[in-house]
Amino acid sequence: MLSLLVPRPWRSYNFASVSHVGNQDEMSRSRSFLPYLLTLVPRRVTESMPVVRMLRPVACWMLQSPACGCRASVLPSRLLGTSPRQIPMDANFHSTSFSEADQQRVLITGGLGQLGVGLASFLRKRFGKDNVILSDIRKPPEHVFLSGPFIYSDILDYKNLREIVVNNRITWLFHYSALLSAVGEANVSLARAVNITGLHNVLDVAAEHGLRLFVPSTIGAFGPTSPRNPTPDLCIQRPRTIYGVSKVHAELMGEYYYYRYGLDFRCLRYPGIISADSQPGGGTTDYAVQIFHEAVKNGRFECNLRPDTRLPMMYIHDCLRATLEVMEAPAESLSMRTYNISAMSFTPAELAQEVLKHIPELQVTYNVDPVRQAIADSWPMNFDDSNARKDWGWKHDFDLPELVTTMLNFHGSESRVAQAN
Ligand SMILES: NC(=O)C1=CN([C@@H]2O[C@H](COP(=O)(O)OP(=O)(O)OC[C@H]3O[C@@H](n4cnc5c(N)ncnc54)[C@H](O)[C@@H]3O)[C@@H](O)[C@H]2O)C=CC1
Ligand SMILES: CC(=O)[C@H](N)C(=O)O
Repeated sequence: MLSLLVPRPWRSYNFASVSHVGNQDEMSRSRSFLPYLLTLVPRRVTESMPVVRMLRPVACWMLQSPACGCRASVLPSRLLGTSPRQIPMDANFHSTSFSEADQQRVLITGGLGQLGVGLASFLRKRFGKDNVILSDIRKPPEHVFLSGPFIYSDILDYKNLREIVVNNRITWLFHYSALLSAVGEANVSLARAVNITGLHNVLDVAAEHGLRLFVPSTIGAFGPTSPRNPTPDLCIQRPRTIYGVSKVHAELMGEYYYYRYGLDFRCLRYPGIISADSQPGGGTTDYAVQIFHEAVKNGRFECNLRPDTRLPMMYIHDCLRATLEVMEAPAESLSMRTYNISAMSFTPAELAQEVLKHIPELQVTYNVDPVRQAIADSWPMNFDDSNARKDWGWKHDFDLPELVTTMLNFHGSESRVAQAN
């Protein structure tokens, strides 16, 4: 039937080759040829043919999808068919034609948690203090308030988010707001709202205003049926926490918006992050931060995971550097939108062993929290980040010995300052 609607010169095209696996050139030619034909079918014909009518918008979308090598802003988005809630049907994305050399205006959501303040200070070194705005729903401590622009932003309030992006001419958004794995299980409905509804708002604002968007994912986006040692980028993802489910959703939605609307979505799956000057926000990997605080302060530490629980971990400096590196990576170097990143992997017993080399009197006991233990037992033990290393040159700096020395140096100097005061 289709062949009757096709202009004569193309009637001899071999449509059977569409299903021909093995010849990649032929396949991709067929893939872009079919949609092109569909867009040529006169509209009065498509209106009377439900199947062709349905296929037309999809064809237009496939033609302009980034996977086809075209920029999404080439065709107006009204050709894309149904648009997300906030994107006007005739929007042609505010493709702020910034080059890499241009000055970025950055917004960080959920910036008062374990990672956001460090990210702001890292990015301010790169883009200038006033070009990086930290935001959260909490009141910032004085030193944070004085260190650079801070603004109230609730990601559940779409209009508030849009106003901030517009008024501040934001070009890059780092979306850090979330409820982590353990607190998420304690308040599933709030986690669902913040991690899923909030993400929808962020995706829509980012797509509508042509932002480059970074959303962190996590080792928690994998589950008990994923390969755990090592865990590759692409494998079964059936997490059993609301946190993990919401992060798989974020990965897929971001990738969908990339293909559907040309949103420049970039995502890294972080391991457990270890930071010296900020507290973790209620996760399963928190023990690996708390041990340093407790070791220096009390000489004792009670661990809430079993001593043999192996999880991927990373020092915050590596995490923030990776985040900026993937955001600055040339688009053509990224073969995926979501990458695993890895640095080290250890158990509580191995971490304690390393800390004992510096503080031999440290006493470590174990009092297992069944919720956290069950989560940890379903997460990767080792993370395969070979794609990040190959595509955009990811390389970590900190292994376990350097991590422990750095953390103890920080806490040692902090406690010396406290004693002197
Ligand atoms: N810290 C870690 O080990 C890892 C973190 N990540 C991800 O990195 C991101 C940042 O993590 P952390 O800083 O550790 O999280 P955190 O839990 O310490 O901080 C999250 C922040 O989100 C804010 N927030 C909550 N509801 C909000 C709302 N409605 N609007 C705006 N902000 C809201 C909170 O006030 C909090 O300051 C998260 O997306 C997390 O999933 C991923 C893997 C590991
Ligand atoms: C690894 C994470 O995503 C976080 N630290 C958590 O434990 O929930």
